[in-house]
Amino acid sequence: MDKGLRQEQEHLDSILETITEQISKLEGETDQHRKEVVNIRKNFWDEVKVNTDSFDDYLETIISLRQQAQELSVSQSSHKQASKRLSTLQRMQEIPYFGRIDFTEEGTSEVERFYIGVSTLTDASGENFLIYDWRAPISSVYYDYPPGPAEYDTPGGVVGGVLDRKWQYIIRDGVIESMFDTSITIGDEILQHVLGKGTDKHLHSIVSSIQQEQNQIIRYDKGRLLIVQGAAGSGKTSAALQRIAYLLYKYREWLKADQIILFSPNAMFNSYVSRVLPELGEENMQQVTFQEYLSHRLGDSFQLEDTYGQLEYVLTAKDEPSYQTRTANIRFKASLRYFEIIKAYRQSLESSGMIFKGMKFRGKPIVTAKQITERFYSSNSSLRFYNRLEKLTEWLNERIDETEKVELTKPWVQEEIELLSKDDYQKAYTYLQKKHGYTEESFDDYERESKLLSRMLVRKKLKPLRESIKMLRFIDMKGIYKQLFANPLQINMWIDGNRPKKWEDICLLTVKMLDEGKLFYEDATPFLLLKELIQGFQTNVSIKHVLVDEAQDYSPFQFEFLKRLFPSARMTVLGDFNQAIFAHASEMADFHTLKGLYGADETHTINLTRSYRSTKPIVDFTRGLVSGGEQITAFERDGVVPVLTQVSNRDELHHCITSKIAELKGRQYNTIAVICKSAAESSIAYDALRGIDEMKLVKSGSIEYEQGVVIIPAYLAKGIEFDAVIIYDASVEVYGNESLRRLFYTACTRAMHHLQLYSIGKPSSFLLNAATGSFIQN
Ligand SMILES: Nc1ncnc2c1ncn2[C@@H]1O[C@H](COP(=O)(O)OP(=O)(O)OP(=O)(O)O)[C@@H](O)[C@H]1O
Repeated sequence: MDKGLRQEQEHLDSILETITEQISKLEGETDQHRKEVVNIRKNFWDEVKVNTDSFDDYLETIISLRQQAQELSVSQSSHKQASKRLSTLQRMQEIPYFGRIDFTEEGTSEVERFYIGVSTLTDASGENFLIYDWRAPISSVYYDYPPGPAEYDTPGGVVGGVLDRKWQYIIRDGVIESMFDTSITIGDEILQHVLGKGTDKHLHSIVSSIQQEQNQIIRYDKGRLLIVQGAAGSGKTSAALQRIAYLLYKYREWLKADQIILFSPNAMFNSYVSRVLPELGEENMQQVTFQEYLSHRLGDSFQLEDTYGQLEYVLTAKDEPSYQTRTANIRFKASLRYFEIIKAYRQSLESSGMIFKGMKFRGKPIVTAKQITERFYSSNSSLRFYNRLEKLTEWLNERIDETEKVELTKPWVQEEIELLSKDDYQKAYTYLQKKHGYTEESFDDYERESKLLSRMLVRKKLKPLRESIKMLRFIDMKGIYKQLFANPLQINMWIDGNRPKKWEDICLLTVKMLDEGKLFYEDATPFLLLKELIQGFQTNVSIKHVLVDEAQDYSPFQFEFLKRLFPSARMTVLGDFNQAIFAHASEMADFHTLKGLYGADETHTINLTRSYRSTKPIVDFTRGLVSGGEQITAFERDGVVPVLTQVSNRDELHHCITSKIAELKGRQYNTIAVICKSAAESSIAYDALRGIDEMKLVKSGSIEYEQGVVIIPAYLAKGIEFDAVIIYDASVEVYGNESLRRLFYTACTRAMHHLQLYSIGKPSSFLLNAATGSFIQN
């Protein structure tokens, strides 16, 4: 061992000693806090004197209860904090730090060493920093600069100086395996080391090898909207998760993990990324798919098509007569133009067009739809729309009051009272006793008893009606949305210029679906928007940051909706239009429509062009498949050149895939995916390849990212990666249409180390665009 390395090992040993000391101290403290919590819980009621005889006693009881509760909460939070720190220190025992900078601050002549790790470590006095958290201001120098002049932001202003040297360490089990003096770009050795490894069930943190352009995403802290447009495998998801950890560190006083929400493509992706934040000592943010949100809001009212249902249709139903209408429907209803139409339509409802449902009680009308409409439109039109609705609900509640009075004396009430079982009767008595303080004697008074029971019974029967008034269910939302399509000419009121393509057919199709109680995916957000504009927007102000991954799959319409839904949030949007596989996005090339969301001054865009996931030969091949691909660069990692094998029939294909998988398994790859165009093709492949050991079929409902061999439709493989990818059938027969280019690209870019394509007969013409020599054909 050379002298430098020995000295570094000695330094590491002393750091490890400090960590061990702090761990044993904290173990004692955590244990102490735990005992305190258990003790307070156990003796909680012994410490509280419950006495409610007089007001003063009552007050005293409340105060002592509060004190006890407060004590419990303080102990619980101390316990939580100590345990959190303890687990961070335990993680640091494995790798205390991964980098070091030797920095001379302007105005001083002393070179200071800063070690950088996943968390801060100080000596016993708490005053001297032994390790700096990777998110600390000084640490940005590590990620942002080669040796030379450098500066970093602090709350007190910019600090300048000279970065003398920069070091990277690979540490395992308390031993420095290697250390590198990096010069121009950081991370190459560590990156090689990290990327060369195989995948496992989860994405991991990239803290030790964050690249400069990724660091900008992580630390961006200005306008309301950050757009990240990045090539496949350029680290968008990784940077997004590191960014969350950064925000949680920087704003730890007031930002909690549950105030951050990540919109992800599917449930499987949620499990795939679930480890990154805990690895960094932070709690996971909230995670949701847009589909889950829609189902939560609309699932009770409609049979809701899901996003993959829509996509599967687009991929497989080309021969159906209504295919063109459907794709036109998808495109139009994703547009900002339609967003504006919905807003204008809602505006027009101020003067006419609202549809209501009448109310009946015991089969007889209390108030008809026509009466409600008349009442609504006779209210003061200068009031805000929602206030007019409020007035209407007051009026409807008065109608229920009247009905209650009238019904009380009706014979059906007495008949039902007589039929009350002993149990019901007892329940009614207990209820009335509680409510009105009746005693057994007073309840015996027959007349009073009968009156009270009648009122109770009638009120109970009218409760559902009052409930539905409260929930504004008397507004016929489905009818109002449908009305928009009832007369194709009506749209002229709200548009300037041409009507949307195939508009008459779109109208017919939408009405038909609504009549069947179904809602297309592309109609779900517009329907919800209209509903919210009428009934009042249900916003979520507690969310302070929204991140949208795979953002190319969201329509401009959906972004407008998200902005309204989270009015207090900043937004980070990450995507790649080369992977835009949904029909609505097929004509878009970038996020320019998003610039209007918060305005240019509040929007910043960062482009990532370097791809880290795949080996250089794979990137050299995939970049040729899409336009603009020449801008994508590969991280220099060697590997085998992709191979295209042409077979003559399906039997031969399955035979080849089976032996290929056996070969790949022999190379110790953890994850091997056979990627198909659609769910339909996946299930054909699965049936034919069933003989392969422990092979799994991934469906849209799958929630775990599976290791081993999987068969998966390309759209579900989005955002995730595999050691080896087999493209099931890259023939012109399957990928013949230009609209599938991006899907094909998405599938191929999932491969980290190995890419094999098969084609039954002539291969897709997309392959003609790949650079000569970037793949081997056999
Ligand atoms: N700086 C880095 N250090 C180490 N690994 C990195 C780095 N950046 C990216 N990676 C790795 O590259 C792979 C791709 O990253 P990620 O999934 O974040 O990319 P992406 O841009 O979201 O990809 P896609 O759009 O194709 O889903 C992951 O394995 C990730 O760990």
